[in-house]
Amino acid sequence: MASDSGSSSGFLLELDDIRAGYGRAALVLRGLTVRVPAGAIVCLVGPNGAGKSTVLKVASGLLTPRSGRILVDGEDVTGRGPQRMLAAGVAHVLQGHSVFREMTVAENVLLGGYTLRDKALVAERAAFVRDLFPVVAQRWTSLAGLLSGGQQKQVEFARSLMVGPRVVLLDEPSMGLDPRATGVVFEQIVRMRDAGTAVLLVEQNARRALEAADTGCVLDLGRVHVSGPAEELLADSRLGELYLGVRP
Ligand SMILES: Nc1ncnc2c1ncn2[C@@H]1O[C@H](COP(=O)(O)OP(=O)(O)OP(=O)(O)O)[C@@H](O)[C@H]1O
Repeated sequence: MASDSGSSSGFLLELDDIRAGYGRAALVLRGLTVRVPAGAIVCLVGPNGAGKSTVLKVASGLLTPRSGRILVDGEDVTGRGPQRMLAAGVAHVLQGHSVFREMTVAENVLLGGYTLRDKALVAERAAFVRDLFPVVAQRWTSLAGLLSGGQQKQVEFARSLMVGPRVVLLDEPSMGLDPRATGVVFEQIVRMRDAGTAVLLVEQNARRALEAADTGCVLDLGRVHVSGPAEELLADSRLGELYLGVRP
């Protein structure tokens, strides 16, 4: 379903030297560079207030950077708003729960495809997400409000995939979930990646997220402080102590 070509640089999404902030307040991002290869999970970790959610807002067009460039598949898309970023292939799953509880799982998922005119494409994508997220298929006609938090998160993932994005931005997908549900949600994130959608992920639960990710970026003071293969970050005791809640 999703393109896995990537640009000539090999990156699907590039945030290059981004400076961004809110109103007249001090900058939150101060020269941040993050690159997401096609078919990869990239995870941003860092202390509270480091600007992780702000990175996703810049990437999805919710917040226009003061300077720097955003590239999707090599094309400069800096300054485009959320709708045009979605059209460019960037979908944003916001923090917290956003399912419509009084609507069925099917209605929630199909809302994600409301901009699509081609009914056959909608049916094809609905079949794809039902296959990818078994709980979505099993609970298709249930009211979404009756599902557990982890199941609702999967409905949100399924809804975001209906537009056929190239990269999905996930903000704290494990928020409010118990460890078992968190495990299932991360398994599903890996399945999304394996099915061809790149993922840029922000997580408080840094250790669990890095276990699922290919690349990790540690944010501090509005920049990427360290980045590299997720398993190397996990093995770095100094980083573990500072950012991952691991005591030496
Ligand atoms: N809408 C907003 N208006 C003004 N300031 C904001 C807004 N959203 C975030 N900020 C500020 O930007 C800074 C970075 O916030 P952000 O939510 O990006 O950090 P974070 O790393 O995701 O934090 P957390 O882990 O606590 O979610 C914080 O100082 C925050 O107060």
